[in-house]
Amino acid sequence: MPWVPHYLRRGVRQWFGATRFWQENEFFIREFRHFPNIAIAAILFALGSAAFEGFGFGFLLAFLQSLVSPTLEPFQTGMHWFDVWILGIDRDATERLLRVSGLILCSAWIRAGFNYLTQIYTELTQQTLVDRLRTQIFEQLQSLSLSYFNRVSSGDLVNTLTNEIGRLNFAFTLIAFIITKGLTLTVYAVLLFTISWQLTLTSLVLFTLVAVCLSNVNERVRNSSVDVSRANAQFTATALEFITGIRTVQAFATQEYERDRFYEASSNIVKAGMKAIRQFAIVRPLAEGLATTVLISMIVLAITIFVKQGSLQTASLLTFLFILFRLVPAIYEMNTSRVQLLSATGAIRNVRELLAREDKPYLQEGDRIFTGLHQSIEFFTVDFGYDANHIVLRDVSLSIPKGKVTAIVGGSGAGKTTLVDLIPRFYDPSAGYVLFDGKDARSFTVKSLRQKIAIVSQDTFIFNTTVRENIAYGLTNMTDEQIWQAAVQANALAFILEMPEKFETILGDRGVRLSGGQRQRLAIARALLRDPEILILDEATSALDSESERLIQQSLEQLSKGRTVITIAHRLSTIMRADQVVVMEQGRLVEQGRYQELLERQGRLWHYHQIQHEMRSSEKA
Ligand SMILES: Nc1ncnc2c1ncn2[C@@H]1O[C@H](COP(=O)(O)OP(=O)(O)OP(=O)(O)O)[C@@H](O)[C@H]1O
Repeated sequence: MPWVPHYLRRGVRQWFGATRFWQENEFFIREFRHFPNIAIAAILFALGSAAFEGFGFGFLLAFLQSLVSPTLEPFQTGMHWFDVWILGIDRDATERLLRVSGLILCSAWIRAGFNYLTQIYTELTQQTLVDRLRTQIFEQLQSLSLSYFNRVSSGDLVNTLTNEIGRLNFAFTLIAFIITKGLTLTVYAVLLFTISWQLTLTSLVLFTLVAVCLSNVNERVRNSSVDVSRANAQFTATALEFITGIRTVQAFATQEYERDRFYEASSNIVKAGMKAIRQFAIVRPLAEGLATTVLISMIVLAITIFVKQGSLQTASLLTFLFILFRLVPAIYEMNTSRVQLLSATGAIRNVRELLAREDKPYLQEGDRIFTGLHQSIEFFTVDFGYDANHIVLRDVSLSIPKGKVTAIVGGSGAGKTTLVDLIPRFYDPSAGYVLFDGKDARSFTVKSLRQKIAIVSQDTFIFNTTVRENIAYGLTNMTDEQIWQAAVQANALAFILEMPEKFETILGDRGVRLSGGQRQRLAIARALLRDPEILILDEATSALDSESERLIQQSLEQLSKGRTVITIAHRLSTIMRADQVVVMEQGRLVEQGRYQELLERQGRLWHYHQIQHEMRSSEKA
């Protein structure tokens, strides 16, 4: 249609493009099927409220008629019993006026009751929906592979779970408002049609034009909302990094640098927010101005044509205008809500993207239950890369026998941690297999496999709860005696008893109140209590004092007894008694054998041995 101006065509497209909303939000609208009763109750109460609003206006028409033209035939509903018994059409004008006043009052109170119930049930629907979305995000995060967490920022995730869910909550309030207002508007429309279909059609055409004009402005609001979401996510990420990395910030005296980053992130929110509000603020005055213009045009039209012709009674015109006066603010309130809803688009998109399944890495679940290791864990021609272009493990074949200690040695970045991370299936190989007694690790359920494995490393996570709960983490049926025994064997009892509340002492965020050695001994106690069959030890890289090292070594020996142990060793002194030593370089396995054998071969292990020997000699000197 080339004769239609460009802006008008765009407006029409955008107005009807509102249906895109239903496609974009299908993911959470479908959630309602899980609690249909609450949602249906909310809609029924809203319908009740709208219906009584309608009755109110009907009675108003009757009231005005009795007031303005008492001699004319009184207003009738067509239901004989109602017209006679309730409206009292056979009574005089004053009595009819009083009866109708009473009916208007009753309608108003019943409507108020329905409004109250609508609010309660809408809030209930909203809270249930948001609760479901939060738990779905949690389930989604639980089922994702670690590689997903490597590539997204934790700030973004926290932001989606808190801010964006909050904005989505607000979006739902708006949807509920639009639905309830929509119902009221439908009742208004029916009443208006009954009074004068000509005037109603004219208003409809004029209001559609207003809506089309407003759609252009609405689109800009939608775009600026995405910027607000982005600025919020950036800010949360910056704040989170500053808090979690506070030790590094202080150690490097980078407070100025962090301050600049923080201030910038904060002022970006202000800028994005101001841009959005500038777009948003224009909507309401514009809508009001346009709507008032339409309204005045309607009054002039009605008086000059219909009333003069006598096709409309004064009481009907007054009621028509009264409803129109109620209708106009309701329309721009609805439009404001629609625009506010557009401003939540960014948040809704973020939640939808986080819940989408197509673009995310999941761990493939097997259906076998891993009941225990009988012979060995085998790496068979394993390749692995965190991304397709960067191979970290190349053609690794290795046998880890049951009940023996296998030590992995190699330079920094050689791939030791990556190799052991394939055992509990933190990642799966890009090529080749990890086999448990000849069966592919992927054929077991992840839970049954991980229940048989424990990992002890220096960066074991300490939760902000008591010592007792940290040791028994995830195990609910442990007795005090068992926890005490684990602490004894891990050489942790002495320092726990020195704490103010002993086993009940709260350890602070990430265990900041513990030394590196203490943290590791708690990790050992935690592993002891789980009684794992397969034990993965990632030895501390930072130097511990010799007393602490001796205690840890002792407790590790306790822990290793009778288990299949894979240990990443940085100090060669700790692995002399290992059953086999594996040396890795640049993702390849370059040497394998007993410690003494490898030394005698004078290969890579001998080389590392020499370096550590020289370092110790120079330290002593
Ligand atoms: N989460 C990750 N995402 C991407 N690349 C990673 C990740 N973790 C490790 N890498 C890369 O993989 C390679 C091997 O790392 P890995 O941590 O396995 O080595 P390592 O032998 O354990 O080193 P170190 O003794 O220093 O801990 C390195 O090049 C490292 O940059």
